[in-house]
Formats: sequence, structure tokens, C-alpha cells
Amino acid sequence: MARRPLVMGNWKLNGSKAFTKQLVEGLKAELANVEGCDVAIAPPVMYLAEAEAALVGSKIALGSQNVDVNISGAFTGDISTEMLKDFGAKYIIIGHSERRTYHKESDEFVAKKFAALKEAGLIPVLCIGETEAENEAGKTQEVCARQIDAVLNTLGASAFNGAVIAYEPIWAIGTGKSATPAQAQAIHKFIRDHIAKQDQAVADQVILQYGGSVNDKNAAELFTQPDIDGALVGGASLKADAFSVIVKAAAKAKN
Ligand SMILES: O=C[C@H](O)COP(=O)(O)O
Repeated sequence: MARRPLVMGNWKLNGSKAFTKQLVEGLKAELANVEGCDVAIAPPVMYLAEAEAALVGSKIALGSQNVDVNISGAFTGDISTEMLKDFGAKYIIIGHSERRTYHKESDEFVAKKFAALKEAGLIPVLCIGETEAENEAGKTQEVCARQIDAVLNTLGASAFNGAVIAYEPIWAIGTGKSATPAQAQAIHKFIRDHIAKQDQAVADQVILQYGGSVNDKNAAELFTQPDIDGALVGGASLKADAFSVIVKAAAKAKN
């Protein structure tokens, strides 16, 4: 079935008020006439207001890099689904390897975030992926299956209706060493087949993004692969021209 590609920029811990305005203006100009690809940006939550204002009149969606499982209360430093909705955020990244590593987020905790997002009507962008050591030990499929199973076993396959999974091999993040299109396709197919074991229709529609050193040079070839439905882009999403090349490559390859 035809899936609409999604290219999302994860700005991580980068930016300022002025940078946000400037980058959004640049993206609006570059992407004004691009059809056939959904586009989202996830600035730091500090700058959601600037991004929301700058995005007025654009089809680029707003997102966030994280969310908490609680709606309100004594949870110092956390951000809720309702707060994100207040700023018009739609696509919410959860389970990024940087949060799993630096904030010790477990598969079970990430699954709770997934549930909170579904409950709130927001779109989870569930990041999964293996370390270099796990990759070398031949454990890539096992790790990806375990991270997906935390959601499948608690919420059921239907939770992936309208959801996004970003496969991000940790060894490829920020290293300039992207997975090859063939390597990424093989894991994407494994992920889709894994969900299909529970529900073929859900597996057919779930958006599977690749992330890890995607740039304006390697994006087009990655998007030729049938199970790569877009990209979660870090470093290259901080430049309007590079990010726009990636979006245009997805629109071209998938339409
Ligand atoms: O969320 C994005 C990924 O971590 C990829 O980052 P990168 O494109 O800088 O390698």
C-alpha cells in the first residue's frame, strides 16, 4: 500500500529564539511548493512558541523531542501531552537513544509515553535501534523486537495505527556513518514483518523512518528502499537547504 512519507527534523539541544525564526522562515521558503511528503520539526520545547508563530500559513507540522507520562502535578521539569497540544505539536519523539542512555529511560517507560500520546491524540515517533556492540554481536533484530514488544505487549498492535517508528542504529547517529540503504531496508522489513505477525493491516500503514547521519547526499538512495518511509534527521535538519533537499528526495522517491 502507498504510505505518505514523513521527514522530521530533530533539532536536539540546539537553537535560540532568533535561530528558530530564521530556520523556519528558510524552510517555509524552500518547501512552499513541495507536495507528497509530510514534514515536521521538533525544536527544543523552549522554542515551541517561536516555531508555532513562525509556522503560521505553512504545512510544516510541529513536534517535540520528548514528553512525560503525567498530565499535571508535582513533576518538576516535565512537559505534558496537554502542554504540547497547547502549542499545536503533533509528532512527538519518544525513546530516542539519547534519552534511553542519558536519562535511563526503559522500554517499559517509553511504552507508557506511547500510551500517553495515543490517549492524547498525538502521534508517537517511537525511536528504536541497537548499539554498535549489539550490532556486531548480531543482536540488531533482537533489540528492535524487544523495544517494539514493550508497546505491542501492553497496548496491542492497533496502537501502531497512525504511529511512526524511527529505526536509528546508535552507531550511525551523529557519526557521519549512515547504515547503507540495503542494511536499513533489511531491518525496516524485519520491523514491519514483526508487527505483521500480529496485524498485517497495521504493519502495512505504519510509517518507518530511518535515522542516523541522513544528509542531502545519501537521502535519495535511502528512500528508494520500499520499507523506508522517510527519515528522522538530526544534524542536517539544522540547515534549511540540506533539510529541504532531504524532503524533496522523499517526495520524489515515494510519488
Ligand atoms: O533523531 C535524529 C537522529 O538521532 C539522527 O541524528 P543525526 O542525523 O545527527 O545522525
